[in-house]
Formats: sequence, structure tokens, C-alpha cells
Amino acid sequence: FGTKILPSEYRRILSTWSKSLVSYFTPYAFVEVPEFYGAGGNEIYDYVQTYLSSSTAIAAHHVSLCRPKNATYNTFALADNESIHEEFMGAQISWTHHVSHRQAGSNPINWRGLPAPEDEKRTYTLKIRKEVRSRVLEPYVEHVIATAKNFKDRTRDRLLYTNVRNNGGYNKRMWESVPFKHPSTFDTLAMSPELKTEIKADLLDFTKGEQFYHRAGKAWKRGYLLYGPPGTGKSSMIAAIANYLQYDVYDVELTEVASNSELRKLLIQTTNRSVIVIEDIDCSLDLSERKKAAFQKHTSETKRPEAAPAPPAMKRTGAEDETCRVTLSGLLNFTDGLWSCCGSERIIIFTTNHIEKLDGALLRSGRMDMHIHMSWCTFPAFQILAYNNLGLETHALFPEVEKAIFDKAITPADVSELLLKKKRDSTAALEGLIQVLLQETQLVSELPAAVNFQQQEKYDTVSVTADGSPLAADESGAVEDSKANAENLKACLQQQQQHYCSKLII
Ligand SMILES: Nc1ncnc2c1ncn2[C@@H]1O[C@H](COP(=O)(O)OP(=O)(O)OP(=O)(O)O)[C@@H](O)[C@H]1O
Ligand SMILES: [Mg+2]
Repeated sequence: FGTKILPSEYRRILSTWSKSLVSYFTPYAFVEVPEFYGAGGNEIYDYVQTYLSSSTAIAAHHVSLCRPKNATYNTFALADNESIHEEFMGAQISWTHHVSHRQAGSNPINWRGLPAPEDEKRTYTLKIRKEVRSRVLEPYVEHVIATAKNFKDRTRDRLLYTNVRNNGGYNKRMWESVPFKHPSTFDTLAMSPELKTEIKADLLDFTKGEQFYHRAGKAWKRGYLLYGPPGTGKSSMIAAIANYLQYDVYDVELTEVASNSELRKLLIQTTNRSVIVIEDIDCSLDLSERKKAAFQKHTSETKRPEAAPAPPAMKRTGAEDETCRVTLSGLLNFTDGLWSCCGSERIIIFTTNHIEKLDGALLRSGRMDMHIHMSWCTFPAFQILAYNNLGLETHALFPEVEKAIFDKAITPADVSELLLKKKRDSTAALEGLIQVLLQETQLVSELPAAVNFQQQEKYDTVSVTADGSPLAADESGAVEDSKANAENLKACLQQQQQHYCSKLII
């Protein structure tokens, strides 16, 4: 009836008045905790959700019971529009989970990383008597957060997030998640035991280092660069690190990021105590701006109409310029610019198969705290793989494997596969491995092909292999393939490798 007679403006005024009147006379104060706040999610909402799903809080109340796909744990949640009451410091507190319709057009992701129905607006409302509010509210909120954190640590699956393209909508979460269940640990990683111990010690130091970082005026984060051939365990190492620290993992797909500012937004939406990963950094984008500039300069100067066609990496960059505008400086800001300090306890990991393709700015000392070379399978690494795959701690053929594997360019992934082929017959598996190893080529050098990063400008347009010969024109397109140049570079490389190795922490 009222809606037909009263114009909407009057109705709005009346409703505001009536609300003020009720709030004046009601003995209760209300605190609303919406699911979204500003441009992102509301952390307090997540804490309240977790708090209320802890078994003590949900006892004897109307709850929904769910288990997200692939999760290990059941999750209780306060059912929509239900209330729950509890006592804290002698005060009665009640929570109501209000679910109402939101305007269509936004599609947020809920607290478990699942898409929320488009038209729902979710809010927890806390009700407390006005006279106890100032005494009880603050300690109560602290209690909720502490209990939720504790409950999360005990029961929650850790999550693996990946970024989704943001189409500019408001209130959008930019990460999708699934439970993280990678089984890799430092025990199963096949690599030098000393290196493992060193990395574990570094990680422990980091987790206990809050005061150190604070005192030193540094952001509480640590960067690792993992490099080495495919199949040497870089991704397995990331999983092992995350499992060791019990952190969530954010896997950044750079090709899905439209701009530097989007990269920043992604960073803001990551949680503390997490590992942020950018895999295959040399392939995700052409991050070598200086190389690109040198290439463009070179081609315009030489004005060779018959000049070699643009190398694939350059072409790809050109095509992606329209959609993908993350630049090297954007990435550097992501890792150690002002915005990188927006959270704490973060591990940032880059991986690459071609360290020599990375820009010197990314490798400069202090940028990535530790450079970890994941290399070919050595005998100690083989022993771990033999235990993982065949359950063998020792075997009569081990000495032969040790001899055959020395200095061979075989990856742990290949060794694993060979062992698994005959996993029911360990002797046959080891014999098969020895046979393959004897055919494998001897390694020229364990060292990565690397140029001196401090003098990189000098060699910007040239890539070299470990033996000093120029690579195919995959980066510069303008490599002068002269023998003298190769000789020159070879000499430089030898010097540089020495310099480089002494610079590496590992
Ligand atoms: N060091 C290692 N220890 C244990 N397993 C390994 C190791 N390296 C490789 N593997 C096995 O080989 C497979 C591939 O390894 P992984 O994906 O970690 O290699 P990667 O270095 O990340 O390769 P890519 O450069 O292609 O991404 C994994 O399933 C893993 O089980
Ligand atoms: Mg990998």
C-alpha cells in the first residue's frame, strides 16, 4: 500500500528515520562484517567464517556442512540467515549470517576460493549490548582472529592459487584456488644433501627472522631463483619449500596479467605466509628490456632489408604488447618495490631453464637472495630416487651406478622414469639405468652458461653456450657469428663463470 502512495524519496527518508529511532531505543549495538571491502576481499570476514566453523562455535546450531572438491577436511559454516549465540567475558554476543541479493555484474570468489553466486551479498552481523561494547568488543575481535588462525593452521588445507584475468570489475578476487597437495618434500627431493641442509636452514632463519628484518629496515620476504635444465626438480623444490613452511602457494601466470598495475593488485591480494611463484620467467614474457632495446637499435642501424626475421621471442612480445604489458621494471617493483612490502613473510621464487637469458637487473646481487642451481643427477641424488622409487637403501649394483653416473647429463626426472619402468625388479631397473648411463654423453662442465651480469650491456645481443660458441639467433637476431667473436666470448665466459660462481651464494 505504502509503495503505491508514497514516492520513493519519502519512503527512503522514513526508513532512515525509523532505523535511527530503533537504534536509539534498542539496547544493542551491531557490527557488520561484509564479505568484500573496497576493491578486494575482507580478511575479517574470512576470520569470522573460520571462527564460526570451529567445532566449539558451531555446536548444536544450524550449520551447513561442505567439503570443497579435492579438499581433505569437512567445513562447517553457519547456514544462511542463521544466528549463533555465545558468551565472552560475561557478555552475550550473537552472530547472524545475512545473505541478501547483490546487484548483478560482479562475480566474487568466496572464502574457500569457490565462485560465489552472482547475486549474493554476504555479511556477518555481530550483536552486542551497548553498555558492554567498549569493554568487550576489542578483546573479542582479537579472540576471534587468534582462534581462527589457530583453527586454520590445524585443520585447513593449504591452497594453491592461480591468477585469473581481471576484466576491471569491482569487488573481484583475482585468484582462484584449489587445495595444495603436492607430495614433494625435502626428504623426497633428489639433490645434494648439503645444498638441501643449507636451503632448509635459510628457510628456518627466514621464518624466525621477523625482528631481524624489522631491525634491518627490510621487508620480511626472501627471493629465490631456481635455475637448471628441465626435469631437475625446480617445481618439486617449490612444493617442498611450501610443504616445509606450511605456506600457501600463489602461482603467477604472467601471460594472464594485463599490466604492471594488475600485477600490483595481484600482489596486494596475496596473504601473508605464502610462496609467490613465477615459473619459467624467461618464457612467460620477454623481460630482457635492454636486450630488446639493443636489438631494435641494432636492426635500425644496420638497415639490412634481408636481416634475419625477428626471433620468436621478439615476435611474441610484439604480439603480446596489445594484451600483456608487464615490463621488467613492473616485475622488479613486484619483487622489491614499495608495494612488495604490503604483506609479510613472503617467499618469492622465480624459475628458469635459461639463466643466461635473464636480464642482469633481475640477477643483480640483493634482488634474489639465493640463486639455486638445480643440476644433473649425481650419485647422492640417485640414492634418494632409488629409495623413493624402488624402496632401496643399498644394492650390489650401486657402486656401478656411482661410476656410470659421474658427470653425466641425465636429469633426476629421467632417472626416476627409468627406475619406475621396472619397479617390480630392482636389479633389472638398475641394470637398465646403468646401460642408459653408459650411453649418455659426458658433461663438458657443470657450470651454467652465464655472462657477466654486471657487464651485460656489453654482451647484450649475444648468447653463448657453455663451450663459448654463440647460440642460434634466438634472442638478438643479430648475432655476429664470427669465429673471432666466439673465441673472444669464450675467454670472457671463462673469466665470468669464475666471477659468477664466486658471487653465487650456492
Ligand atoms: N630433484 C628431484 N628430486 C625428486 N624428483 C625429481 C627431481 N627432479 C625431477 N624429479 C621428478 O621429475 C618430475 C619433473 O620434475 P619437476 O617438474 O620438478 O622439474 P622442473 O625442473 O620443474 O622441470 P621444468 O623446467 O620442465 O619445469 C617430477 O615429477 C619429479 O618427480
Ligand atoms: Mg617446473
